[in-house]
Amino acid sequence: MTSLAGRFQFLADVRILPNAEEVRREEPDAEEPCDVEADAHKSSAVEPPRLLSLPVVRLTPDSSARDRRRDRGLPGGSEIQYEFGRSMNGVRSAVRRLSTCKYSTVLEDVDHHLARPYSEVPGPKPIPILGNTWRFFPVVGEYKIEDVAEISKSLYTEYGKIAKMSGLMGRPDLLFVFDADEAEKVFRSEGDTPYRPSMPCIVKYKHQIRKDFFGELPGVIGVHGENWRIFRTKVQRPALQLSVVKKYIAPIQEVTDTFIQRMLDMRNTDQEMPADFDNEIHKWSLECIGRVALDVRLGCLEPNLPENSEPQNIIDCAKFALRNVAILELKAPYWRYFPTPTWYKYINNMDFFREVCMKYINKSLANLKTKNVDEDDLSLLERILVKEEDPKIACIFALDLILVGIDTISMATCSMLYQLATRQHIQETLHQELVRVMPDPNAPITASTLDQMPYLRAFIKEVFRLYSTVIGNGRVLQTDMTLCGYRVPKGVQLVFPSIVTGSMPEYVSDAESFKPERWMKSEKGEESSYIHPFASLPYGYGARMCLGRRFADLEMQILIAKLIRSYKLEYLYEPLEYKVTFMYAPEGELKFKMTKR
Ligand code: HEM
Repeated sequence: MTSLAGRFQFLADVRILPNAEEVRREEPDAEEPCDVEADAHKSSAVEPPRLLSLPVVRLTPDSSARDRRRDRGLPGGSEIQYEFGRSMNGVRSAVRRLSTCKYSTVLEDVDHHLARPYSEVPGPKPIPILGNTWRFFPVVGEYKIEDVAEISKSLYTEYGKIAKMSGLMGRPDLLFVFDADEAEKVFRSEGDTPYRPSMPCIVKYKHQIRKDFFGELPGVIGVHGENWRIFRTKVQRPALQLSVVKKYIAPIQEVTDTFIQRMLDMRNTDQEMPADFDNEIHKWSLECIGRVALDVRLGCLEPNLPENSEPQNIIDCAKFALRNVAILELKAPYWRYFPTPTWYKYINNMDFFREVCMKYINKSLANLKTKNVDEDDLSLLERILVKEEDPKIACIFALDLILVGIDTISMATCSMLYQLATRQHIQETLHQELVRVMPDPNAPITASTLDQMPYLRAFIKEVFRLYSTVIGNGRVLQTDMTLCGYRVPKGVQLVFPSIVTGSMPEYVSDAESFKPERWMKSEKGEESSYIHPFASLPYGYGARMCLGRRFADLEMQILIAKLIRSYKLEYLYEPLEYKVTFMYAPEGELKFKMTKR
């Protein structure tokens, strides 16, 4: 759910840069203050090498640190000098032996001095005036928006683990980093207010066009710094609390039962779904998000909706957003300089969603006044309304959930169903698990039933690994950093394309194979294969991680479990290609054949 920016060695041994926990594990005296390190950090102790001319690092403990280390029988009490020419490993182990704290900071410092300048990062060359934006122009441009996933793959093939796309009209450089270790380094070192460069049109809508409504706390999407942190703190707990999420098992199931009945009704004589079945999945996800964010059934799954009815308008607006936000975000952003028809339509759309949210939030507020408030019984929305004086907080939050919680989940679901329909043996294994856990297909799903479906959870993770719905994540660097051997200045937009790293053999064993089992522990409790924890991050990482992830998993699990328990899904046409229409999903007619088991 991010924009392109929000989605893309010279040191062959970057892997050995450990995080603070690892260092603490290795160094028994890690808690002790360490003068050596403090000193080393000053330029006198770690002499920043003048590149090429003096490739040497000298680490000199001061006398008191040396005495303390000697008293404790630790090595490293004397000066050590390493030549960079020999190996970075040597430098690292020197630092490790001498210092006991902020070890990674010292290394970062050493790496930084050694690193090459940012200007030397490889990447496609910008042309005058149009920069690299022309590459996205129809006809002449070599890249199409739908091909963003392919672009990131080809950047990796052509330039290696780091590639710079500079000269993009109206936006800063994008720095693609295809290195899970470097992703780990960035994510683990981001502070309390990570900056995800997302959705410039939402930013403009919230911060300029409707600033009077959004004010100082405009939500989490397109918001950064303290204002983001304050807002997130207000909503994070209920949104991620398991006990709250579990309350939605029954309501999501009710929506899903209606949807499956609708699927049965729309089958043609060959028992196939209509060509625009993805639109139907979209309606299911709208109905789910209405239940989660606004406590209502929006009515999007009703057959034969009249033109101009509220649910039909909601469906149309969501469809517009799906088709056009990518164009506004990724193509040359003319709308930033003069309003275009698409931009006007976008504003109207957002205003409409805002009104819908406010309408249902006022209803919920009125209901609450007539209710005895027992916190345990409250919904997500009610919890926020009870806690916050200003109902606008609940409205803005609901709007954020709607903005990012429709396309993500519906495109992910299209992808999941397509993978099931085209991998019959996987579907069969899943079916067996479902029969075991749900002997009566009509019995309601509970939290305990879901807990007993490890293969289903693993299947979802495996689809995300190989066909990452959000093709990557992004961060704006908030301090200078060395990445893949280059000095990257703060302010650069980093892109971590998990669509590429998720299938790199150095991060995932047997990377090309589709194997849900890799996510499951064997009977002996062992992991069945290696996967770098930062290679595939479908919901992002850290303080800014997806706020709807528990709901997203719940919705997909319930739909897949209900469907595959009772029906067989097939896809009997030529394979579909995956494309980016903002999200990464199979493009084409999802005419699944659905037969009773
Ligand atoms: C399969 C579906 C989904 C995927 C793959 C997905 C993925 C993501 C990713 C990658 C991020 C960025 C995280 C980061 O910066 O580290 C994100 C953020 C977010 N997601 Fe999701 N998401 C999904 C569904 C949902 C749903 C259903 C909702 C709402 C109910 C939702 C609400 C949010 C919100 C509010 C944020 C912004 C968090 C912040 O910036 O503080 N997502 N999501």
